[in-house]
Amino acid sequence: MAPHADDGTGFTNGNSSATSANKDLFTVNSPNVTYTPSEIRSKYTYRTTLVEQSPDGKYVATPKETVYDFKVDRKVPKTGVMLVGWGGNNGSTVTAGIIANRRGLAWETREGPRVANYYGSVIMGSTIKLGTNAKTAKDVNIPFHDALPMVHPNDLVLGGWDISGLNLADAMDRAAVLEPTLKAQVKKEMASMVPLPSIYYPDFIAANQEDRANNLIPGSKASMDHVERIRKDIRDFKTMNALDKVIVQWTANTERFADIIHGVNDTSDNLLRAIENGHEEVSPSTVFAVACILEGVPFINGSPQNTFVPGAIELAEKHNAFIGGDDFKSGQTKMKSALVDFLISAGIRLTSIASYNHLGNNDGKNLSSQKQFRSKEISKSNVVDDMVEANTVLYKEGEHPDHTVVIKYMPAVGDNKRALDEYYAEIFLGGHQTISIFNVCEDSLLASPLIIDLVLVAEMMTRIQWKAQSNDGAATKEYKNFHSVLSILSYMLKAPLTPPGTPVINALAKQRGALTNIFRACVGLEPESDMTLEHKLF
Ligand SMILES: NC(=O)c1ccc[n+]([C@@H]2O[C@H](COP(=O)([O-])OP(=O)(O)OC[C@H]3O[C@@H](n4cnc5c(N)ncnc54)[C@H](O)[C@@H]3O)[C@@H](O)[C@H]2O)c1
Ligand SMILES: O=P([O-])([O-])O[C@@H]1[C@@H](O)[C@H](O)[C@@H](O)[C@H](O)[C@@H]1O
Repeated sequence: MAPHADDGTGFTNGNSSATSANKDLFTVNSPNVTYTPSEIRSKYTYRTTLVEQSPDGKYVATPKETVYDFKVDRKVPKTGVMLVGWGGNNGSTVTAGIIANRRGLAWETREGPRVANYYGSVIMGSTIKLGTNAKTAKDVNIPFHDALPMVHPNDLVLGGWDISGLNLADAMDRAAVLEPTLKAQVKKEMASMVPLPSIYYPDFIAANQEDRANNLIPGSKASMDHVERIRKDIRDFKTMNALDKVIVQWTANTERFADIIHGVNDTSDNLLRAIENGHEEVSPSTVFAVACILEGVPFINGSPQNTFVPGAIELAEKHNAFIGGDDFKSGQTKMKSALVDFLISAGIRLTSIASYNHLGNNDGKNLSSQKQFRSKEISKSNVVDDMVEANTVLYKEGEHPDHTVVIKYMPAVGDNKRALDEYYAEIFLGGHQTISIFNVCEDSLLASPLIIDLVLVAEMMTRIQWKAQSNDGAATKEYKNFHSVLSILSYMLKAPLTPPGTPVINALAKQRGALTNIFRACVGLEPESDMTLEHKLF
């Protein structure tokens, strides 16, 4: 049992519950897969198709095979999560949710008793197809969490920072997300959780947030003090809780975009210098990202601002550190990324998307300021680009549906956002299809499982390495980490950050397929194929 610190340092209990005992649900019976007590090693042939276009416009498609060796560390580490914005609606809700699950709580509601669950988490609440039953040929599906030896969220140790000094019990009350009968059962434990003081640069979030800012790290912005203090906070949290790993996530307020300025944040050296000099275009979220990169701790941005300026990405690459983002994809946009994929891949010519929502939580209050709204408007608007560009039958180059995003702050509805969408499309012979959706998203209850998924997948990625056999058969010598930018996280994010120069995939099914099939490859299994030839060729 980790020490229960109640000295206001934001540390919390961490129980290694029996549920986290790493008992593999399956093993792969293949000459390409070997298991040792500490590792799973697999040889995986990655099959793609290279396409060349001849002058007459015709294509030539050539199958290509690359043999990879994957290595998975089977030891499930004791893992801590430090949330920036821990005292917010998402931070307090995900904390209460993990405590409730860890303790197996049940509580009364108007609709009857409820029990703790992880619904809405793709890792804890969904399954993947392992294969087909050798005797019955029926699909065998297993919990996604059993695909690889992942951390169990019940075992996560929570901490973090907030510019508001409220303890997590009071923050939970302020958030007004959870039932009183549940809050009453976690209140005591959460009252001992106090966010660490944070950095506050007023220009980056709405002025209406100023009244919360009473829990600040002293010292000047014009130095590395803030970076070094955050790094020390991470080390202290890790030591106090006897952790093997820490993952940091930004679930603090949406910031305005930072201008990308040559000589300021365009390279890693310039960015470090800009922080040293207190340049006004360096945001708190970028300072946190730099601190985590230098501390070798994965940093994930759950908000839409451009935290990862080019200098931050370069710094992560230089330090072989993991980063991921941007902007949790929780409700209205998640629906959009599935619906648009369905419409366009069905050959229906979507011509306009009107996306309106109003919400009454503090996030909505912050977004009522134009500069912060603009960050969100960008992340909510770009989510259709890949699907439109992929269909040159429906859309000429540069053509795309009209797309409007509106967000209004309406305090009365609190965290229960009302999303109203209209999808308008052209169909056969001049017809039209109009789809209107009214979608009440209880935003923090939708986002909290994503915070958990992002932690579990990011942590798992720190335990996976690869090397490739080059075309001439000479294997690359050393195992390497995946690229610093964890685009595998895109299923949970509205504006997926990808390695520089690589494509952004927003189609929800493709994102889930990438996550599933990369995990399958790590244990030497072929990608999930829905061909089911065994049911067609007999
Ligand atoms: N469904 C969702 O809730 C959802 C979906 C996508 C993105 N997001 C994003 O997640 C973030 C959090 O959402 P929320 O509903 O919890 O908002 P919130 O306003 O309730 O919480 C944000 C917290 O961050 C704190 N904060 C602000 N600046 C800080 C700083 N520099 N350091 C530390 N703490 C700071 C605030 O005091 C507040 O407690 C927002 O940016 C939101 O846009 C939320
Ligand atoms: O539901 P979704 O589009 O995924 O995302 C949400 C927006 O609809 C909402 O306006 C905003 O306040 C939340 O932070 C979140 O971004």
